[in-house]
Amino acid sequence: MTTIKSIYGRRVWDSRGNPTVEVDVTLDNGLVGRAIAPAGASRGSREAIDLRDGGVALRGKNVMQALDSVNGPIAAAMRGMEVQDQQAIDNALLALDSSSFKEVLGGNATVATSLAVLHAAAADTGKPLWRHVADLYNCTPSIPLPEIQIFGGGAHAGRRVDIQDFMIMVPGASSFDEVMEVTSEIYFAAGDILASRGKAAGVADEGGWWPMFDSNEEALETLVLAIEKAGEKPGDRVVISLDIAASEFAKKGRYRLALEDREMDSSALIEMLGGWLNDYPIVSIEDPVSEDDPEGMAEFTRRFGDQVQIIGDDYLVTNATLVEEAAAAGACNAVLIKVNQAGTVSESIDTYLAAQKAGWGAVVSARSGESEDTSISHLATGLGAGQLKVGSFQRSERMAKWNECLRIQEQLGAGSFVGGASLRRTWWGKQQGSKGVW
Ligand SMILES: O=C(O)[C@@H](CO)OP(=O)(O)O
Ligand SMILES: [Mg+2]
Repeated sequence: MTTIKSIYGRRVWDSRGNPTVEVDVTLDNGLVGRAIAPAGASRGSREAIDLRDGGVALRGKNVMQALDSVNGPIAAAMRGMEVQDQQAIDNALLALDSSSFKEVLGGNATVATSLAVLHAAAADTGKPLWRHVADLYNCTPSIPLPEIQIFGGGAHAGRRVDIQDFMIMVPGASSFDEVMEVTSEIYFAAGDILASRGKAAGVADEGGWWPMFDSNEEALETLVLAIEKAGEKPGDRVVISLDIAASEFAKKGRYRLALEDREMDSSALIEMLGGWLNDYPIVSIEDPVSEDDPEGMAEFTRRFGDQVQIIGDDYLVTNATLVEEAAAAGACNAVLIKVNQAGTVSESIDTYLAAQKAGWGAVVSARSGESEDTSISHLATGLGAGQLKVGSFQRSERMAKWNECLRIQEQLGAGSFVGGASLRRTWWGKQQGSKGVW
């Protein structure tokens, strides 16, 4: 039995220049596990609280209270605990904070601690983290299919474009390296198109281009053009994935696309998105309606759920109960897994298992505020979740995660890349099925 000797929280800085929480877990045998809390910008209202100090210093974003949680009650409770019992560790965190959204300790304090314990436990067994996760949760590991952002919008790019993430997936690739190669070509083709039209404003929070489009649909048209310019046939090996992040432009049951100066109700939004599904090779769509529009989500899923992957992010906030309720209501067919939305590893796994039970897909995801921490590459692989969403190129906090997948792929061996299997039930998957791929 290996026990926790000490826990130490320090202030570090994330990719947006905001302070965040890093936790070191030191074991009685001297081994150390470390993790850093990420932070979202387009947050669901029901996710674990990212505890910030308020006041004028650091624009109210300091994390000294969250660090006090780590170095005070959390460190005291964890000392002497068995590091391999992740569930007991996470239960102890919940016992210290029984509030709905971890507002006592701070979700940033709990997530960094919970993940750091997971790392320490892996170090204790001498296994890479992905293998520890696979063994702990009895999963078959596989290298995930990435969703990589080409254009950033919404809360990640000054709300210049209303829709948040315009991404591509390469489900027809046979390895992770091939995905990166194809995506890199498309990324630069997209940049060239923007530059030649005078529409490039730099890169957004997750590394995708920050475009100055005149409509949201212009992003889709340009994305298709970029795919073609890179020598690919849209819908063949390469497909499109969107995060609408509709809660960000929803107000009192109405949706306002500021870029186009248009306002609509839920059914008009569903109609508009349905038109896009018809006109562009979109295989996955996240938060098509707002977190407060369950009828809209069920309606969207009823109409398009047999063609595309419909992911709940703000809508489900990595919460097992919300997944169960949504599945019963026929809303969504996949969940985004963000460990800091739940606040602990165990609650995130519960959500993943609830999604599996419902026959849903799962996408492990980064936040828009990130760091060099690569835990999610290991989680996605160890669980065999199928997909990983991390943002784009030109930002090293994203590249750290993509590159970690390349290293893991070497350890796990050829044939460990899951490819487009998780898209089997979409129009793309059915097309592959008719070609005899599965
Ligand atoms: O909405 C999302 O899926 C994430 C990542 O793109 O953004 P944020 O971390 O800002 O919530
Ligand atoms: Mg999202």
